[in-house]
Order: sequence, then structure tokens, then C-alpha cells
Amino acid sequence: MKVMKFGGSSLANFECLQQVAHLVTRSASVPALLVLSAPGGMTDTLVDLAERAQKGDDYQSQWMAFVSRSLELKQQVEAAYGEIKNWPDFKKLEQNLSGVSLLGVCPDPIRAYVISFGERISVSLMQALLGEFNPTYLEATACVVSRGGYLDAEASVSLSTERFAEEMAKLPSHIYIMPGFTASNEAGELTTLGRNGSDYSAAIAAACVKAQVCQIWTDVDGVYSADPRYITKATKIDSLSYKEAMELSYFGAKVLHPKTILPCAKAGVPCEIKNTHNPDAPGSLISDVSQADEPVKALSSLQDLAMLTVSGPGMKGKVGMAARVFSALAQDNVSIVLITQSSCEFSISFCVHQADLELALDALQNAFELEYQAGLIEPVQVKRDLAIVTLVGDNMKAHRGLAAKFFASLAQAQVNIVAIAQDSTESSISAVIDGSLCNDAVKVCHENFFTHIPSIDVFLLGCGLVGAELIKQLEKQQQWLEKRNIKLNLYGVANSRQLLLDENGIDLNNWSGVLAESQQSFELATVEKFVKANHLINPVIVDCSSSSELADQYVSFLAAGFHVVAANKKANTASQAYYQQLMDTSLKNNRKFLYETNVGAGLPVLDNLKLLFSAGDELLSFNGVLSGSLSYIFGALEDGLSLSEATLQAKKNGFTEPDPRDDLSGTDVARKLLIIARESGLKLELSNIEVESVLPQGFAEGASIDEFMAQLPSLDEAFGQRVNEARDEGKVLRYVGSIVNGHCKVGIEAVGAEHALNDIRDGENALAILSQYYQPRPFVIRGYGAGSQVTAAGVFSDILKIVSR
Ligand SMILES: NC(=O)C1=CN([C@@H]2O[C@H](COP(=O)(O)OP(=O)(O)OC[C@H]3O[C@@H](n4cnc5c(N)ncnc54)[C@H](OP(=O)(O)O)[C@@H]3O)[C@@H](O)[C@H]2O)C=CC1
Ligand SMILES: N[C@@H](CC=O)C(=O)O
Repeated sequence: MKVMKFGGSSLANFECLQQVAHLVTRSASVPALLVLSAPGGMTDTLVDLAERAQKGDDYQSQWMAFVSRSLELKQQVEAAYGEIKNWPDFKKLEQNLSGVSLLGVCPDPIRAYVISFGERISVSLMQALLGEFNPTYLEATACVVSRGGYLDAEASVSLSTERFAEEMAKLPSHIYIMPGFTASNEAGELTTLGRNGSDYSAAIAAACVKAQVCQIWTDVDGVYSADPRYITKATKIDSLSYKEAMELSYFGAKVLHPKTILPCAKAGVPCEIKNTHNPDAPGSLISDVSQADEPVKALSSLQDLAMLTVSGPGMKGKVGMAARVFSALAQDNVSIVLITQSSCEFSISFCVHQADLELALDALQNAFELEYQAGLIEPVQVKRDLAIVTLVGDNMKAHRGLAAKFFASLAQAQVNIVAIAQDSTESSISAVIDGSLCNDAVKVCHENFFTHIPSIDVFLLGCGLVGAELIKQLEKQQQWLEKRNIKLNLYGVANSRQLLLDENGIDLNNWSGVLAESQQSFELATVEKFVKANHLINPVIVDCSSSSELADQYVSFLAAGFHVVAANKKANTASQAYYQQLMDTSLKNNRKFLYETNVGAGLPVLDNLKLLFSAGDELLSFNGVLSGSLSYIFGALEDGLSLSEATLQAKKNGFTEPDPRDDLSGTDVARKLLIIARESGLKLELSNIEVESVLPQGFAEGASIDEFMAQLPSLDEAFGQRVNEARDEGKVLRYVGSIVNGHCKVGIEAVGAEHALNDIRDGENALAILSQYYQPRPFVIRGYGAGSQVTAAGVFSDILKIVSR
């Protein structure tokens, strides 16, 4: 015999009922005991009707809707399958409700009768659908014996086994049908088994009849590695052990009722979760075997919890205190979800469902009244709106590093851990966290333990030459990213006036037109809100502007949980104090601040410096060409172009700063040199750098970029003369930065053919780093040091570092 339990979603309408009948009859070779829930949503309606009646509210419209839905189902079934027998007594139900309404009370036995009415409807409908198989109606109140109240009763396998045998023997059949959720106490009164208790009914029935399998037919394919409503990449688990299933259902997996597993486990009946709407899918099998390639089987989460901490001098070393706390709660029927105790025995903390909080506080107040008065116990501390995230897997046992990975994942999701608990069989680890961050926590943990596909959520500020090229590269590299299992989403793009946000990810081929129509501009709060609403776990702000206003906000970006990738050099060249604050905030908030393109554009300069210095090396001196645009301009001057022609050409090539004065004045090179100096451990301000400008002092001051470019030819002759003088000496001009004995200087140098920088031109950079380990010959980095392509590629590479391990 097999037990087949069908839930409300499988019985929601006439078509669903037909599908259930089809599933039952297609495997009719094995005798079956069907356990049915109420048609989807009906129990909620009945609960609501009882509530309204009790409060004296008008419940007529709900009642009419309930009756009409029931009658419609009845008519549809009768039209196709003939007369329905055992149609439940609606008159009696109505009388009960009106009695409740008149008295203003709804005693538990009446409530149990009202709320279990839907299961009776399902059973009588299904009897008609299966008419040709002559199914036997099993009265649940005759078979399932329960203890402990009318509404959340515990069914007893030992007391029910004989009842099932007797009832089934009265009218032997190949198919039996029984309403779920319903039982009776030893006095024969109707009871119910708690909300969604039909799974439990099925498990009890399976244990009593020693079924070969207990099938739970529902609307999902099985048990998933995480809640598929939130985690789209959650995968179905083929097989779980009873223990794993129990942990999962207890800690929130909705597909299973927590009480279901134990009766099956005790009786050794395998339990199968199947999808009524996808019956050929393999489902999940719960048995005493746990097959797994990975140690962690699934992740579950439970929300709406409160944590109570009982502490005080009277707790320490006092035998029986924990027992008193928990028996006080048990007496008032408060279920405890998780317990932790400090090793000094000074306090006990435990979680309860938030709905039980007041009850729990009252219970403790009553139990410890004298201790409170004597100051032996402090007022109970309460933390509300918490959640528990749990990792489950029998094979976690003796696996080192899982807890570390779990906690690191929570840190990655910016989640603070309030309390932790691990059972001694090592098959589950739980963390109590802020409830509002629960989905974020589950998402990161799932990514790290299951999919191993990290996601990076990009917000791009600045979509000029470098930013637009970056978007092109993101588009081009989609397949490459997919192959490397990285999900990179562009969720936001901004220029100085507009901000475009799209929760589905921005169309990489068609963003500029849509951005142009946006009515909002970039504000940190707007993007923060977007990140929260969409539960993004690796948000990164990529700054491809040259805005000081944005650079000044990096500390706030990092503190708000964003990683920051900057092509913009202004943050790193603001005050030394701000630079230090940036590094500290990044470390403290576990958020990366990456700026490789600040020096040498796409060349790996800063990463190499960091590697050298992290191994204890020290900078002795530095010398090099650090500007792509000036490298290009000085090379072009050598070829006979004028200063203005060469600058225009460098600008067109995308080598200059948005304002070319930043390059020609030496400021951009000074910034780069300052960054190198700071990375080498020197504490300096931009004003400490000695700068020689290509431009005369005060030249084109206050002019716009276009006006400046128009005035530049006035310098051509004088500068041409300087180039010629160098040439006469067999030399060329180069714009060089140097650090010697801690002194930083940028300026023009005339270098001969023998000089290492003589052939550094056309946009190339060359950096010579003389260090403790690299001397007398320096460590040299050379290559193109400007241009939107190499810079965007450098920014891209920084973005990917966010998920590199
Ligand atoms: N070119 C190169 O080789 C290299 C460049 N860099 C750095 O890259 C950065 C970008 O250079 P590039 O692309 O040439 O510059 P562009 O002038 O082409 O683009 C700058 C972008 O930043 C936007 N922007 C300005 N202010 C803000 C703001 N407050 N909020 C949002 N967006 C803003 C601009 O918007 P709008 O159009 O509305 O003004 C524009 O989209 C610079 O900091 C530069 O130093 C670094 C290494 C190499
Ligand atoms: N304008 C800069 C671009 C890179 O930072 C340069 O010329 O090097």
C-alpha cells in the first residue's frame, strides 16, 4: 500500500481534481490510501469565517463566496461523474457559525469542526471522481487518535494503528480516501493537527498501515537547496535523510510540515515529495540514506523570530535554572526554536516565534517573580525581528572549514551574527541574524555553497570615453564571463545629470538613449534603496568620471556596503587623512576599494607595487614617464607637430583627461606620482609634489575647455623653440616623474639617445622602481599608459577582483 497525500494547490479547482484522479488511477496496481487537504485557500476562508463570527463581524459575503465556490465544484464534478455521496452538512456548519456569532465565543471543539470542513469537501468530491474504483471513505476521526487539545493535537501511531486496521477491514478496497488535518481524541471528539497538518495525517497513516511509501503531492518538484521563491538558482535535491528533512522543515522549508518526518522515520517508511503538475519529474526521496556529493545539502531560513536573554547573578552555577526557564515556557505552550548559553553560565538566550513573545515574557515573569525582586535575575533582554539561517547536511560531519565559510558568507552579505548554534551531530549550523537581511544572507550562502556562480552588481558613474568603452567590453565578454561562472550585471549608469536604474539589468546595447530620458540624477540613497529592494549582495560603484564630488563620497559608498572601483584619481589624491580613511573604511566594512587604473591606465603598476611591498620590499627611488598623453604629445613634437596640434591629437585619441589642462599643467602626473608615493608608505599631500607645468602660469585661467584649446596655438612657437634646442643637443623632451629620498617631482627633461626614457613615446609609459630587492637594476614596467580601451580593460579587471579568491 502507498499513501498519497494531495495538498490544497493540487485540489484547487475542477481541473486539478481531475489531474489528481488521473495520478491515482494511472498507478492503480498498488493499493492506495489518499489523504486530502482542503481545496486551495479554503481553510484560510474557514479560519476567517470563525474569526469574524466570533468578533460579531458581518461574515455573510465570505460565507456566500465559500458556499458558491463549493457548490460550483460540486456541480462540475456531478455533471461529469454523477451524484456525490457524503456531501458535508453545510447547514450544520452555518448553524455552528451563527451560534459562534450569537455567543461571541468560538470554543476550540467548534473551531476544529469549522476549520476542518474543507477536507470533507475534498474527500466527497474525490470519491465521485474515483467512483468506478469504488473507493472506501475512511473517517479520519475513527482512524487517527490524537492527544493534547483540539487545534494543534499530536497524533499517536500506537493508538491509531489498530483503528486503521479495523476501519479498513470494514470495507476492503483498492483505494481508500481520508480527510487530512483531522483526528479525534480518546473521547471521540473531533480535533485538528495544526495548520497544514495534512502532511502529518499522511505520515501517521503511512506509519500505521506500514506503507511502502508516503507520497506528498504538492506544487513544486521536491525539496530545494533553498527557497526557490527567493533563490532562482536553487536546485532540487534528489535524496535526503530523515534527519536532514527534519532539520530543513523545522528551520523553515515550506514544502514539508515539521511533524511529518518523524512518524515516517520511526516506521522506516520512505517519504517522496512529488509535483502534481509535473508528475513525471523524479521528486525528492526522504529515507534513511543521504546521497550527496557536497557536504551541505540545503539552506533554510526561518523569519519573524524574537530572541530572549535571561541573565543575572542568580544564574551562575545554579542547578536547574535552565530547566525552570524552559518548563515555564513549555507550560504556556511556547515553542523554543533555538537555544544558546554562554560558557560562564551567566545567561541563556533562546529564540521564539515573535507571535509567542508576549506569552513567553509573561511566563518568565511569573516563574521568576521572586528572583526579579531580589535582583538575582535581570530584566529579560529582547531582540525582535530576527531570522535564523541554517546549513543542513549529514555529511557536514567532520568537514573542516564549513562554519568558517558560512560565517564569511554572512560577513560578505554585510550581516551581523546575533547568535549561533550547532547540533552535536554536526548536521546543521544555524546563525541568528537581523530578519531584514535574511534573504541577502541566504543568497550569498547559496552562491558560495551551491551554485559557485558569484554575482557582481555594477553601478557605473561616468559613461564618457572610458565608461562607454567599459559597457562595450561588458557586452563583448558576456560569454567569456558565463564560461567562468561569473554573473556580472550592470544595474545602473549615470552621467553628471542623469541616473538610469533597471532591476532587470541594463540593456548593454541600448543604454544611452534610455539614460538620456531619465528624470533622476545619482544620489547614494537612491542606489542604496535599489540595492536593498533587489537584495543585491555584491554591489560595486565604478567611478569613470573625474568628479571630485563623487570622489569625496567614496567613504560613504564603502560604509554603505558598496565596493568601489575607481578610474578617477581624485579620491586617492585628496588629503592624506581622507586617503587613510578610505583604506580604513574599506577594511572595516569588508568592502574592496580598487584603483589600478589610477597609475599607468591598464598597466599592472599598483598591483605589482603592492606585491613587492607586502613581501617587505622598500622603495629606494622611482623614475618614469607616467602620462600617456604627454608621452604622445612629446613624441609628436619630436616628429614636428606643434604643441596645439599634438594636444588635439592626444585628446582625439582619448589619452588626455576630460580637461587637457590637467595633463599639460602636470597635475595629472603629480597625482599619479603621489599615489605611487602613498602606496610606498610616504605620507604626502599633493601640494608637496614639485610640479613644472608645460603651460605658462595663469594661462587660459577660467576659460572653458574649448576656449583653452582655441588659445593653445599661441604657445606653439615658444614651445617649438624648446623642442628645437633639445634637438640641437641630440636630445628629446620627456615629461618625467621622480621620487628621490622621499622628494617627489614632475617636469620636463631633455634626454639623450642613451637615456632609458628616450624612446618612450606614442602614449607609452615606462616606470622604473628601484627597491631594496630590485637594485642596482630597477624593476621596470612599460606599455601603453592611456586610452579608453586599455583603461576600461583595467577597470574591468578591477571589477572581477571583487569575486576573486
Ligand atoms: N583616458 C584615459 O586614458 C584614462 C582615464 N582615466 C580616468 O578616467 C576618468 C574618465 O575619463 P574619460 O572617460 O576620458 O572622461 P569623460 O569626460 O569622457 O567622461 C566623464 C564622464 O563622467 C561623468 N560625470 C561627471 N561628473 C559626474 C558626476 N558627478 N556624477 C556622475 N557622472 C559624472 C560625465 O557626465 P557628463 O557627460 O554629464 O559630464 C561623463 O559621462 C577620469 O577620471 C580619468 O582620469 C584613468 C586612466 C586612464
Ligand atoms: N590623461 C592620462 C590618462 C591616464 O590616466 C594620461 O595622459 O596618462
